[in-house]
Amino acid sequence: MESNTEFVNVAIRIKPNKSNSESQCLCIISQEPPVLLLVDRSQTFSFDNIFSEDVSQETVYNKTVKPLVHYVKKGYNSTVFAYGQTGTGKTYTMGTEPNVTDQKNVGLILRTLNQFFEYNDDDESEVEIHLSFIEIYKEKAFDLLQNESNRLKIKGVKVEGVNKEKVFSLHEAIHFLKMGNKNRHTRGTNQNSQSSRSHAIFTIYCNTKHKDIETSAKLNLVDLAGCESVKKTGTYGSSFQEGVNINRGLLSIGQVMTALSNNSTFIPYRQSIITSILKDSLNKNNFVSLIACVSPLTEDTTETVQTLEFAQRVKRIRSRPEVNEVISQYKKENPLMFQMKMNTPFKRPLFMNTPRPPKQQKLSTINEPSYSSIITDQSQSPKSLSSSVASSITNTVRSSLDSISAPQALSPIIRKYMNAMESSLMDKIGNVIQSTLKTESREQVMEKENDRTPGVTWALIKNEVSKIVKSEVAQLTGNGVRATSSPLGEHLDDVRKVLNYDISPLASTEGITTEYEFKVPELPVEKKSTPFALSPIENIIPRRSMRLSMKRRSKCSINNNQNSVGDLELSIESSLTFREDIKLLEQTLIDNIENSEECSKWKPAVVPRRSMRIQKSDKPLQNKVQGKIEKGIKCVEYSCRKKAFENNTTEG
Ligand SMILES: Nc1ncnc2c1ncn2[C@@H]1O[C@H](COP(=O)(O)OP(=O)(O)OP(=O)(O)O)[C@@H](O)[C@H]1O
Repeated sequence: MESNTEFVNVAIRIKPNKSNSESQCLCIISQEPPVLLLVDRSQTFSFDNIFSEDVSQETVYNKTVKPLVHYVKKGYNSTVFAYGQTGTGKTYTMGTEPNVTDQKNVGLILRTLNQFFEYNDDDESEVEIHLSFIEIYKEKAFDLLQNESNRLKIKGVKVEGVNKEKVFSLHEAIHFLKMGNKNRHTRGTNQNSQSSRSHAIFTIYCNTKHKDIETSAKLNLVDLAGCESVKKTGTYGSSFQEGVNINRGLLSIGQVMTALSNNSTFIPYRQSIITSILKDSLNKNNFVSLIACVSPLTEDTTETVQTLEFAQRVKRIRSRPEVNEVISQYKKENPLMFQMKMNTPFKRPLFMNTPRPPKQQKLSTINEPSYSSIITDQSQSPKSLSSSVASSITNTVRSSLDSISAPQALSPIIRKYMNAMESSLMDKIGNVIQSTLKTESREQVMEKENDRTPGVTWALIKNEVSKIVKSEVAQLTGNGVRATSSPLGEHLDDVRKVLNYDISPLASTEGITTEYEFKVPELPVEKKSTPFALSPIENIIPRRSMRLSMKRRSKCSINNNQNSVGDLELSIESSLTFREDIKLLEQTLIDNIENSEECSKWKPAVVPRRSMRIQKSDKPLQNKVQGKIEKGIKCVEYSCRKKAFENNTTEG
């Protein structure tokens, strides 16, 4: 990490003075360094940034949150707060109001999401994003991503049952942001017709893999409810009670900040729900960015001074962020396993597919199925096999097939052929594993993931797998392919070479457990005039568009040119090692997408998630198909609207 990085960044944002009142309590007297003068007290304040009334949302974003995204991807937890008097622009700044209509006014959250999904050619890291959106209202926590019974339980300083949505595209992320925004508590007060009566915490969980380093970090974007004077806001009854709770939460945040800036040994996190929830983010191991929103009006001087003083306290915190690196912990916990993985001739498991902790544990604490236990199963008493071990065989085979396709000299046509082979092979292996696991129902396996399945032995599965592989190979290299009768004929020698390449380990590989899922989520459909006519909030981001999200080093997207109907092009933006893979993947995608009949048969896999099986059904797709194309060389996740490709095939 750069030594000059500011770990705590404090910015002041001055709300535009719409009342045209001449008398202002604030004046910026210098921007280099940024100094603010509180006029009637002749008192000056200095911060990292001071945004005058005319500063755009984009500038605020570039100077506050944008640098943090980089660190979050590197594994540093970060938190951005919007704090200030009610009606001074916190919700506007964060973008937690439901009806944003133009690009200029888009708030920080959406800009941040856009950056997470933005493709960067130089960045080879693989990123997995989950989102949660919590509201704290009257000292109770609610999950804004659940429409019903969304009250969350708090145990100590932990919130339980928070919905964490995995998102593959900006489009999906926007859907959840809008959903959460709609569910927030708002009410009109004298000072703000749409006053947020709650604190809202939008969290982006980011798991990143870059080379051997795996990190897991989160970025909290917090829109605090406004500090308010009951007299000014004119609240009473239940609204008054809201105000009391809001102020209580804010007071406790202030106390935590004071304790941190004073280097106290005791930090009073438990005083309110908001500080309890943010405990793991409000500490010195994180990046903190505060955007304190203030009103320039003389009548608001008291609140403005309070906000500036709060900002000063935060500025005094000397933090030293720490990276949440997984690999070091992983090595420590599993030295033997790590050694094995380094020595294995196969590729490491795909990070994107590694099992995630069920309850958002840090990656470092994942209880991954231990490789050593697999070895023990195999060498000492091959009497039983867990379902996850069974699926690991599938994955190992996949890894092996990956390594088969490693020679760069492979022509695209052979690659395609390899893909087809792998596809059928994986199907068969999937069936073998399923049938060997049949002693337990799928539900039971799902419920008891770690249970052993009696009667299924490593040797049994290995044997079955090797039989399939051998017969496939024989078919491919034998009579099945003729030089004259097949387009592959002229490449037959190459095919043979490739198939002989390193195929022997298939039958004796050690397990590498990864997770495969294939799902067709049924997102609520909004009626639209054209397949891509998105609502304003979605249009304002210059979309690379419906991103087919990235796995490993590849990324696909459907670029939709809004100006010409039906001009839907598929492209793959990729930093794949082998350029020809891109074409192949593109073709594979087009094949899958154009073949809508085929697509319509896919439905969510109902088998244990780790057992890699795509189930077919006659039910048509609702509106969206999402899944993975796992055909050998690379694995690409994609998600696209069925309507889009239907349109494409009919018009194009
Ligand atoms: N910098 C700005 N530029 C343009 N409009 C702004 C700006 N800041 C605030 N506003 C407008 O002022 C009004 C009040 O802002 P907002 O609702 O964001 O305040 P708030 O601090 O979140 O209030 P509360 O704490 O009551 O929820 C909104 O209509 C918003 O669009």
